[in-house]
Amino acid sequence: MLRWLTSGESHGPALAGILEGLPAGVEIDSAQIRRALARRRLGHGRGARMNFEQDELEVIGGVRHGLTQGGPIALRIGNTEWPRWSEVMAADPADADGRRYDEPGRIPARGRSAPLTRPRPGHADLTGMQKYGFTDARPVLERASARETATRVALGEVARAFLAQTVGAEVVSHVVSIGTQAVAEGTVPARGSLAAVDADPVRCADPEASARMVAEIDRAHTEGDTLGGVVEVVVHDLPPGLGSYVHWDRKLDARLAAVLMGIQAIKGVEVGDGFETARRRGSAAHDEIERVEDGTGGFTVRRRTDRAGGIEGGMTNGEVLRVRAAMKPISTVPRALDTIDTASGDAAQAIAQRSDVCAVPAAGVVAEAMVALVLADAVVEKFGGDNVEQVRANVRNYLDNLAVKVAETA
Ligand SMILES: Cc1cc2nc3c(=O)[nH]c(=O)nc-3n(C[C@H](O)[C@H](O)[C@H](O)COP(=O)(O)O)c2cc1C
Ligand SMILES: C=C(O[C@@H]1CC(C(=O)O)=C[C@@H](OP(=O)(O)O)[C@H]1O)C(=O)O
Repeated sequence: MLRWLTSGESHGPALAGILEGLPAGVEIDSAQIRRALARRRLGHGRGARMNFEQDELEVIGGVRHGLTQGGPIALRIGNTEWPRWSEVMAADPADADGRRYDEPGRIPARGRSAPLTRPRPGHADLTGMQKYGFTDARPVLERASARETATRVALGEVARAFLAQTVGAEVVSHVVSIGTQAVAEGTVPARGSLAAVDADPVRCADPEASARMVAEIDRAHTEGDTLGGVVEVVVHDLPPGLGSYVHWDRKLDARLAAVLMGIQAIKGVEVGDGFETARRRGSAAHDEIERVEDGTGGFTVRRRTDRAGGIEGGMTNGEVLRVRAAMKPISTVPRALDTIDTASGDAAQAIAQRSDVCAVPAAGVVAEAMVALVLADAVVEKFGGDNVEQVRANVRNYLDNLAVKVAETA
C-alpha cells in the first residue's frame, strides 16, 4: 500500500511530504522533481507569488544516488518568502532573546501581521475559525491554501517515475475549458505531448481555444474578477485490471474521484465522457469490443471508442484513461465580496490580497500528481514486488498470460 502525507503552511518555513510504500530502485533525482514543481508554477493568470517563488526542494530521505531505497521518501520544499514571515509564522512562542511574539505591540497589527477578521467567501476562513475556535483566520488560510499542492506534485513526480519504469505508462494533463471557452470535442493529447502542452500559455492542446482562454483570463483580470475551468488527466499505456470491481473502496474510479476532489477548489469529477454519457442512449454510450488479428494466427481485443475513459467496473480496461476535474473560480475576488467583520459583527468587504486570477493550468499539474499516486498504489497492490525489477517481472508475467490480450495502441 502507498501512503502519503503533507505538512506545512503557505508562509511557514517550508512544506514537507512523505511517500511510504514505494519499491526500491525507482530512478529519480531532485532535478526531475524541480522540473515538476516548475510546471505547477506555469499558466497565464497566476498571481505575483509564482513570479518569485522558487519551491526550494530538498530530498531528505528514501533516495540514494538517484534511486529510491524502499524506505519512506521525505521531501522539504522551502517557501521563498519565509524571511518576511518568520515572526508572524514562528513555531516557537518566543525569539532567541526570549521575547514572546504575543507580547502586546511585539508584532505590529498592520499589513501581513494584522489579524484576519473579514473571512473570504469561498475559502475555509469562516468555518475554519468556528471549528477550531480561532479569532483570526490566519491559521486557517495558511493550511487551506493550495500552496500545499507543491508537495503533492513533488511526491506525484516520484509516482510518475515509478509508473513509467514499471508498466510504461505516461501521465499528461490538459486544460479542457476556462470560463466559457472550451477545446474542440475529442481533444486528447497523444503520448509524448506533455512538453507541447506545457509550452502553451494555459496548458491547452487546442491552440485556437487557448487564445480564447487567454483573452477570457485577461478580461476577467481587467474587470477585477476570477475564473475556473475543467482539466483532464490522460494516462497512456496502463495494463488492464488495475483496481477492482469486487468492493466499493477498491474501485479505481472511486479512488481517483476521491483524490481529485481532495484538490483545493475542485467541485466535480468526471470519468471518461462523464455527465455527457448520462445524456446518451445506451447504444451510443458504451465502447464496443472488437477482435484484432495479431498477425500470428491469434487475436487481441480493443474498444472502438473510449467513452468510458479507460475504466469499466472499477478497473482499467487497457484503453486510454481519462478523468476530468472541474475547478471553481478563484475565491479571492479582487472586486471584493461581501462578508462580515467577525471582531465587530459589522458588514464588511472580504480581504482581497495578492491572488491568482485563474489557476486551472496549475490544477492540471496537481491532478496529474494525484492520479499518478493512485495509479502507483494500484500497481503496487496488483503486482507486488520490493524493487522495480520484481515489479516489472510480475507485470510481464501477467501480460504474457492474459486470457485475452489487449491490442497494442498506435
Ligand atoms: C493550484 C491552485 C492555486 C490556487 N490559488 C488560489 C489563489 O491564488 N487564491 C485563491 O483565493 N484561491 C486559490 N486556490 C483555491 C483555494 O485554495 C480553495 O478554493 C480554498 O482553499 C477553499 O477550498 P475549496 O474551494 O476546496 O472549498 C487555488 C487552488 C489551486 C488548486
Ligand atoms: C502559493 C501558492 O498558491 C497560493 C494559493 C492560494 C490559496 O488561497 O490557495 C493563495 C495565494 O497565496 P499567496 O497569498 O501567498 O500569494 C497563491 O499564491 C502556490 O501555488 O504555490
